[in-house]
Amino acid sequence: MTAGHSLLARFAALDSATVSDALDARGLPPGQGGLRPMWGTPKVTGFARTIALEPLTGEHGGSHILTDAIAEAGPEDLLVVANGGRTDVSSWGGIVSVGASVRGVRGVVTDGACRDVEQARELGFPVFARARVPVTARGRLRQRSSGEPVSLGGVTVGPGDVVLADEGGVVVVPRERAAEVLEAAERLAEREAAIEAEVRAGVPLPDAMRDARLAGTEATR
Ligand SMILES: O=C([O-])CC(=O)C(=O)O
Ligand SMILES: [Mg+2]
Repeated sequence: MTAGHSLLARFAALDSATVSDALDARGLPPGQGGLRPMWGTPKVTGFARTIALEPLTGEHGGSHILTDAIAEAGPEDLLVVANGGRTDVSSWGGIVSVGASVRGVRGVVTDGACRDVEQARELGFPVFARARVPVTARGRLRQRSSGEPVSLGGVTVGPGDVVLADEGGVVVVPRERAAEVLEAAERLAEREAAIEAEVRAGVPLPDAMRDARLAGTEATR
């Protein structure tokens, strides 16, 4: 297992809420909602491979958007597509799901809409998006950049940043802070597990769930 794989596996044992709390405690942008799994309840972690889209003006006859980035992507990657939150046109589809699956890519988070959800579901390929829409990107969108920092709902995602997406939302952890945020999130998860165990054992909720023990307080940093 590579160091990257084991880092991602440790993040995968957590969830977006706990990692969001660890980001909050460091003054980093917390997680965000509104980006939902388009089928099922997958949880996915990966290193961001970024692509930015923009409206197409004029003619475009080349390769489909996203395809060059997907062709270079691999099994530790999670694609992050920036399309400014647009939901009137698809920024992800079924053939690109096939292409990404073939490369072993872990999934995609798109700040926009997707189509061909059935194909993604049949492939077991996780797609997180803001909406579903049947309208093709062809003739409507073009690729502005690949491998550059992008905005995901106003949060900057750089290539190689750690992204965790689950049914609760999406968190982005800057690569250079990943080890520190991971350790803090693991401590928070342990704390919460201890509180839950007390509640199950009959400790009254107001006693078990005190400020000093929860995220957002000095004790948890
Ligand atoms: O035309 C599009 O927007 C892309 C598409 O459906 C696919 O990848 O299958
Ligand atoms: Mg299609």
